Amino acid sequence: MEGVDHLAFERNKAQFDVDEMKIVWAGSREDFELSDRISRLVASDPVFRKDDRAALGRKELFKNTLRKAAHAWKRVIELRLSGEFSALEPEAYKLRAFVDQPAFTDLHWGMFVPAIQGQGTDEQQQKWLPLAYRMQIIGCYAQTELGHGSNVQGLETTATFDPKTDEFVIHSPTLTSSKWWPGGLGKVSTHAVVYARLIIDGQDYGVHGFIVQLRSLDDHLPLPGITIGDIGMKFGNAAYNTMDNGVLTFDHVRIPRNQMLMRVSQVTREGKYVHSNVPRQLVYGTMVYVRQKIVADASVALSRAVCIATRYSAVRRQFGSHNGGLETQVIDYKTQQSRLFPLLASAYAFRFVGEWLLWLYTDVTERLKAKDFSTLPEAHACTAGLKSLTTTATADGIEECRKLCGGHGYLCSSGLPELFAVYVPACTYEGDNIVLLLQVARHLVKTVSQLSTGNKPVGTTAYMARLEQLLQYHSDVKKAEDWLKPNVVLEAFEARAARMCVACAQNLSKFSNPEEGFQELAADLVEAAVAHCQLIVVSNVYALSLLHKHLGDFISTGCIDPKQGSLANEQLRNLYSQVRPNAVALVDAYNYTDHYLGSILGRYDGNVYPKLYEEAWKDPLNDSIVPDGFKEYIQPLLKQQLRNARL
Ligand SMILES: CCCCCCCCCC/C=C\CCCCCCCCCC(=O)SCCNC(=O)CCNC(=O)[C@H](O)C(C)(C)COP(=O)(O)OP(=O)(O)OC[C@H]1O[C@@H](n2cnc3c(N)ncnc32)[C@H](O)[C@@H]1OP(=O)(O)O
Ligand SMILES: Cc1cc2nc3c(=O)[nH]c(=O)nc-3n(C[C@H](O)[C@H](O)[C@H](O)COP(=O)(O)OP(=O)(O)OC[C@H]3O[C@@H](n4cnc5c(N)ncnc54)[C@H](O)[C@@H]3O)c2cc1C
Repeated sequence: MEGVDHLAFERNKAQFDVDEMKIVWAGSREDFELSDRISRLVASDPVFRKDDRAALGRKELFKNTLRKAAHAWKRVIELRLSGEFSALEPEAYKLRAFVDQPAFTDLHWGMFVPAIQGQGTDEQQQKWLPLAYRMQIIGCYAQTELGHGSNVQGLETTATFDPKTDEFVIHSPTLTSSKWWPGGLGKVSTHAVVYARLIIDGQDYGVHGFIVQLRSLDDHLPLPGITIGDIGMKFGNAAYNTMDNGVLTFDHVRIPRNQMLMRVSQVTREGKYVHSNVPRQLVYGTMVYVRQKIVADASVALSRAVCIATRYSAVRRQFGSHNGGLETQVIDYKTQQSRLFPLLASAYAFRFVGEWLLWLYTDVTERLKAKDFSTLPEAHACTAGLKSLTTTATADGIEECRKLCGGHGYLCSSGLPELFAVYVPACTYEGDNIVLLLQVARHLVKTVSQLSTGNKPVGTTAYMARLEQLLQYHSDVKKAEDWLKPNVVLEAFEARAARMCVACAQNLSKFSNPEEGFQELAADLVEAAVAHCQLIVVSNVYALSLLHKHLGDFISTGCIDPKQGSLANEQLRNLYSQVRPNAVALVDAYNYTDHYLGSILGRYDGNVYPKLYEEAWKDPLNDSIVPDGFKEYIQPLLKQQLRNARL
């Protein structure tokens, strides 16, 4: 049977309506129609071709990115995909997503514009946003330095107020203060939001954001006192090398006072520092926004990998042929199912948790407008924790999908190596995942310690209010089907998270210096934070596979006993059998075009082998039958062997 038939057969097995599921995945019928239209539009546009990417050198790749970004912007305008004011609209965002190539525009729209929106005064917004919305200036987010990334308070760039001229002097006092990493900075951005220590009259007021022009709007040369370049090739071939991550130093560069972003705090003409009645953490607001976006995107990256691995696993056959019959589809191996199906479930779970986080983010934004800052710590903990959880699981999941595709998964034409290389920095950028989990742990420990003062925990920590009950809890699961009851699963996860948090809090209390205790117990704290974040995401299959994976936590905290652990495993196997006939249909529901998937193994028609064979011949090495270098390097060897043989 040919691959084409395999997938048609698989599709016929589905026990649910794929078209309905497409709408569930998209969020609504309108969203589905929009995604469908835009993905087809991108797929049919030759400028957005991407199958030649792996063979391009850095310069060609970068120029090709500039071309695509310019074309994308042209299409956004022609098709009126941007709203009245900005391209931060779902339509434009979707176009960017389906173009599927990181570019400076991500940082312009994703961080520069939101930084001004969130931290600029009304006046500053009126001045800068129209220019940014029309892309008459292009901006980036210049926070990280060579010496400090995670420790934002450790940044060294200075912005010293000069009362004589009513200006700030932006300066890089050391090598380690060089801005290092900002995307879009290296070759494109004309402006940046630069994070620097505010110094007034010798006093250090900590890190603040400043709008700084970097390059001339006429000839694109760096302005006086500014040195900029690209930081060099990154992991993977094409992958994130479409982006010009940059290095930047300032030599006493002067900017007007009104270019400090002054929504959170201001510097007056007289050089007085005034802090508004808002938490200073709002300076970190852009990071919260982007972390929420990253969570929403995790399901997209994971679902692409899962779609490729699922379709290919249905096409691929190894072993098990009897009397000359067909061999077994590798998707029928229980080990393949136990590795693949939890990822399939995770992609769906992350899709829904992304929607929930968007709701939470929208809610906190509305509250902030009304000067209600009460949910800010919860929003920070959730965005930080879920960013960490979902990006770690997605990066690991993409790599697992590569392995699930055997040798062919290692070919660039499988789409998986590039997907992994583009995705994996998400575990580091916008906050290193461990550093972010430690932020969640601080929030949890604080919540536990405040219980005794009568503070009622809210939001995702509300379960802690039932601490006594959760500390007494022992699962009453008696048979495998009991694990199908959502409440049974949820309670086990709540009890495990609560017990791990309480254990950390108790151990911390043994240290006279809490900071020292926090450093010493960091590994346990990270695990407690993971348990809490997993609790936010749990759903049936996903929850049970997690429970199985972290069985040690559940047993050692006394939430369940080993027998109940094996029942969970038994139930998991039942669930895999139920998922099996639906697997291909579940990944079809993502509605990805072949262009977007960019994978021969994941082709919709399953026609894998002929296309793999065809693709191999397109490699530049196959342009000639005898390779360049044969005469210089191969022939002499062969002749030498001949001589040796004669000797
Ligand atoms: C052409 C067509 C166009 C089409 C349109 C295209 C549209 C595209 C749109 C794209 C949109 C989005 C995509 C964006 C893609 C971006 C790609 C990513 C690029 C990556 C960018 C970066 O990496 S930027 C740099 C990020 N850096 C970090 O994340 C640094 C990490 N470190 C920190 O966050 C913090 O410093 C720290 C939290 C780790 C340290 O905190 P610490 O406690 O040590 O210090 P503080 O004293 O500062 O904090 C103390 C208290 O503050 C609380 N806190 C900390 N952070 C926050 C926060 N963010 N919000 C709220 N509260 C916070 C902390 O909990 C402490 O609280 P208390 O305990 O109560 O005191
Ligand atoms: C592709 C990419 C794009 C980027 N784009 C931008 C951008 O546009 N703008 C920008 O400003 N920045 C950008 N960055 C920088 C990025 O935000 C930082 O690299 C990131 O925040 C991690 O910080 P770091 O490099 O200082 O890591 P480090 O903090 O040096 O981490 C190194 C190791 O130390 C550990 N560690 C650090 N602190 C602690 C602690 N307190 N406790 C326990 N362990 C700890 C970490 O877990 C990690 O294992 C980008 C980075 C990448 C890779």
